[in-house]
Amino acid sequence: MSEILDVAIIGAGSAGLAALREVRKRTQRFVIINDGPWGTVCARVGCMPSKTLIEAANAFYRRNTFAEFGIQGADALVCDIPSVLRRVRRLRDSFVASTVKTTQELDKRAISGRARLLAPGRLEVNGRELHAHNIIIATGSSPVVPKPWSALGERLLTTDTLFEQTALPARMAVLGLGPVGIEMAQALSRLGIEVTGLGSNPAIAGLTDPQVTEVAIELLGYEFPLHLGKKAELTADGDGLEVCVGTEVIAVDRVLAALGRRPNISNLGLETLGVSLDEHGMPPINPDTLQVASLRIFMAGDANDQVPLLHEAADDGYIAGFNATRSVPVCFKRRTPLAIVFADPNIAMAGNRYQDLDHAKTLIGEARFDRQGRARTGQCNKGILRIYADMESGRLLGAEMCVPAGEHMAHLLALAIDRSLTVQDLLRMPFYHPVLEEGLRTALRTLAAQLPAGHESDLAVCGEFNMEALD
Ligand SMILES: Cc1cc2nc3c(=O)[nH]c(=O)nc-3n(C[C@H](O)[C@H](O)[C@H](O)COP(=O)(O)OP(=O)(O)OC[C@H]3O[C@@H](n4cnc5c(N)ncnc54)[C@H](O)[C@@H]3O)c2cc1C
Ligand SMILES: NC(=O)c1ccc[n+]([C@@H]2O[C@H](COP(=O)([O-])OP(=O)(O)OC[C@H]3O[C@@H](n4cnc5c(N)ncnc54)[C@H](O)[C@@H]3O)[C@@H](O)[C@H]2O)c1
Repeated sequence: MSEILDVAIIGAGSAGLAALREVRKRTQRFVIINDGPWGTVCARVGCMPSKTLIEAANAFYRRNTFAEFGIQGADALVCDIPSVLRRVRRLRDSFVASTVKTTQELDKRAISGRARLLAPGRLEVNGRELHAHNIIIATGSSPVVPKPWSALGERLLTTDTLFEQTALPARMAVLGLGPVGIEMAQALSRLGIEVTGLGSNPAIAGLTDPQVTEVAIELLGYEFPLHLGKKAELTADGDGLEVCVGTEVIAVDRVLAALGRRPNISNLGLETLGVSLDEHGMPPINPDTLQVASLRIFMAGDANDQVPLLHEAADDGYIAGFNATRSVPVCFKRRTPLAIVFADPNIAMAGNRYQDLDHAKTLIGEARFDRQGRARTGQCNKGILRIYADMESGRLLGAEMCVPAGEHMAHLLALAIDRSLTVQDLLRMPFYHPVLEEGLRTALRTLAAQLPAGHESDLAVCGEFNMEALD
């Protein structure tokens, strides 16, 4: 009889690799199985190539501020898109190389092939049956593409194919304006492509605060047209495509479909586990242990459809790897929610979202960045930050924002929320001058003004100068 493994990990993405790191600390009787290219979605076609493209687009777009800074000649600058895409792939290749090192060293313990479950403790790959006391499912997710659209062939791109392009056409539509759609639509537009953004959701980028949403839509709308709240339809038109939205027909050369991602669970054999599956085919998963029902099976990363973000996938992998090598699964406390969309200005959320708040018990503080001193010096004075705090205690609950340096403000606020800090606690912190965080302090002061007045001997009560140069 073949060896009975302690753990079989299905999927070598960020979640699978994090699980592997934990499993290897406690047993050598494991395998990791991966279908398709190794190297993780994050490094190959996700976080890293998308951010590399965004950096190039933002660098080129910056020329629009040059005249204001007194720098002449910006009109002569050109963006060589094939070179931009070559750099994306060059960096992508080095990111991928860094992720495949670990599994390359595993020899026969790293298996290329598509795994399928046969029963709890049994699975099959490349026609071979494997037995494992524990199974970790970390199969990730794939872009949603409506079936009829697959007939559109190369005219329809997803983030699986976008970064493989050697050139880009003059006109593109981006369908779906969640995080992927917003990041890519703005980047493509900033590279000089005529972009139209279309989203069936009236909100964008996962925002739920109506005022932040309004500002984000207004700012992005200056850069490319947005059609929101209506479902778009696609039809082939010669070599190009027609996008129909309401009564409007938009002719484009290519469409980037960013309609969301679906967990890779079809044909995985979940129906063989003897547990009930929901309408999406998902088994019951304990969110604190990631265990499937009471089986020795754990689901981690995008595959479990909980929070499809990289740091959460890595945490999931840790939890699954830890619990798969313990006799009794342990419950984990999860981190404070944090999500960043790398638009410019950054769109970000920390802690509770607006939609999760009990509004009868919540105060909201706000700062607009149009007149923020440091933002003005850098020609990036736009955006809005809204912070939520408990009405009784002044404890920080969450924030949504579309502001310059939002990625950093969101981390700072996540730390404060995680530590249960109050508005006054944060106002006691030093704020250097002149920094964008002084805008954060303005939002905190608007919250403080709604809370009982603090003692005058406390520096947290210091007010604004109401002078742009100083606040
Ligand atoms: C364009 C884009 C940008 C993103 N940007 C960010 C960002 O900026 N920040 C952020 O936090 N998140 C971002 N994300 C999300 C993040 O990339 C994912 O949450 C994360 O990569 C998920 O990791 P994973 O391990 O769950 O899945 P994956 O990395 O997809 O790994 C799953 C692996 O399992 C394999 N597999 C599937 N089925 C089987 C099977 N039956 N047998 C064997 N192997 C199988 C797959 O081929 C794959 O190799 C982005 C995603 C995209 C698409
Ligand atoms: N910076 C980041 O952290 C980052 C970046 C990219 C992706 N991600 C992760 O990847 C996940 C997937 O992102 P996503 O943006 O692809 O998915 P999403 O589900 O967040 O957004 C997809 C959007 O497409 C819209 N849509 C669906 N069908 C449509 C149609 N026919 N016409 C127009 N719009 C349509 C939906 O209303 C939705 O708003 C996210 O949940 C996020 O966690 C994160």
